[in-house]
Amino acid sequence: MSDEPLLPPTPNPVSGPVSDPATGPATARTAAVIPAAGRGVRLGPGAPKALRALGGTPMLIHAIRAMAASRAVSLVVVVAPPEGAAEVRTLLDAYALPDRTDFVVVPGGETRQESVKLGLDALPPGFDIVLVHDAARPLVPVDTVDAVVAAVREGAPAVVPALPLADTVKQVEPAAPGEPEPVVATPDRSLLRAVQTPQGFDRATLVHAHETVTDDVTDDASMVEQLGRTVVTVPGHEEAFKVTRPLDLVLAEAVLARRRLNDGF
Ligand SMILES: Nc1ccn([C@@H]2O[C@H](COP(=O)(O)OP(=O)(O)OP(=O)(O)O)[C@@H](O)[C@H]2O)c(=O)n1
Ligand SMILES: C[C@](O)(CO)[C@H](O)COP(=O)(O)O
Repeated sequence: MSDEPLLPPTPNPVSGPVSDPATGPATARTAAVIPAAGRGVRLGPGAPKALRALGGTPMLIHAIRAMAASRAVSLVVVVAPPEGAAEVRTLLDAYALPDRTDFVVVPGGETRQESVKLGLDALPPGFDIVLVHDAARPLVPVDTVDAVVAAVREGAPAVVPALPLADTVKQVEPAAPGEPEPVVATPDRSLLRAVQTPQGFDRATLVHAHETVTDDVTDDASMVEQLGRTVVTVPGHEEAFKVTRPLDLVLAEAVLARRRLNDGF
C-alpha cells in the first residue's frame, strides 16, 4: 500500500522513561486510541505519514511507545491507514513494545474524526478512560501522558495538554485568491492556548460526543465542548509538537538524536 518501501524493521529497544508505578495512576483501565490513518499531505509525497521513518523507526511506533510508556495505559488501539491494517500489524510484531500493553489494529476512515470513532468502536468493555493521541505526535513525553490521565482520574470529563502561544494571533476575513486578507481582530493572546494530544476523556463522555456531534472538528475535546461539558487543560510540552510540515520532521529528528545521545544508545 505504501508509495515507498518501509525501512526494514530494526530490533530497537523499548527505550526512554516509563512512568513510576509509585507516583503514576494506580489502576490500569486506560486505553489509548491512536489515529494514524492520515496521508500526511502537508508533509509531502511518500508513504502515509504515520509509517514514515523518524530516526529509522516508523513514526507510529514512536507514538505507540509514547502511550505504552505510561503505566496507566494497558491497551492501545491503532487506527491504521485504510488499506494498511495488515502492514501495521506486521510492524507491531517487528518492533519491541512493552509486554504489559495489549494492541488492537483497525482500519481508519476518511477524516480524523471518523478514524477516532472507528477506534472507539473497537474498544472492549472495562476501559473507563480513553486517551486519543495523534500518531503525528511521536515524541510526547510520558509525564504529559500521565498528567492527562491523572486529571481525568480526578474527575475532569475531558483534558487537553496546552501551551501558551509564542506568536501574536490575528483574526482575518477571507479574501479572493491573491488578494491580501484584511485583519479584523487581535485576540488577547494570554487567553489562547495551542492544544496537543493525548487528549484524555471519561469514556462515556467521549463516546456520547462522537455519537452526537456531526460538525467537522479538528480535535475531540471540541466535540465535548459542544455538549456543554467541561474541558480543562494541563501543561503541554514543546516536544509533543505535531509533525505536519517538512521542517517538523527535521526538528523531530533533532529531538530524537538529542534523546538518544542523553540516553547513551
Ligand atoms: N483520515 C484520517 C486523517 C488523519 N488521521 C490522523 O490524525 C492525526 C492528526 O492529523 P494530521 O496531522 O492532520 O495528519 P494528516 O491528516 O495525515 O495530515 P495532512 O492533513 O497533512 O494530510 C494523524 O496522526 C493522522 O494519521 C486519521 O487517523 N485519519
Ligand atoms: C488534534 C490536534 O492535534 C490538536 O492540536 C489537531 O487539532 C489535529 O489537527 P489536524 O488538522 O488534523 O492536523
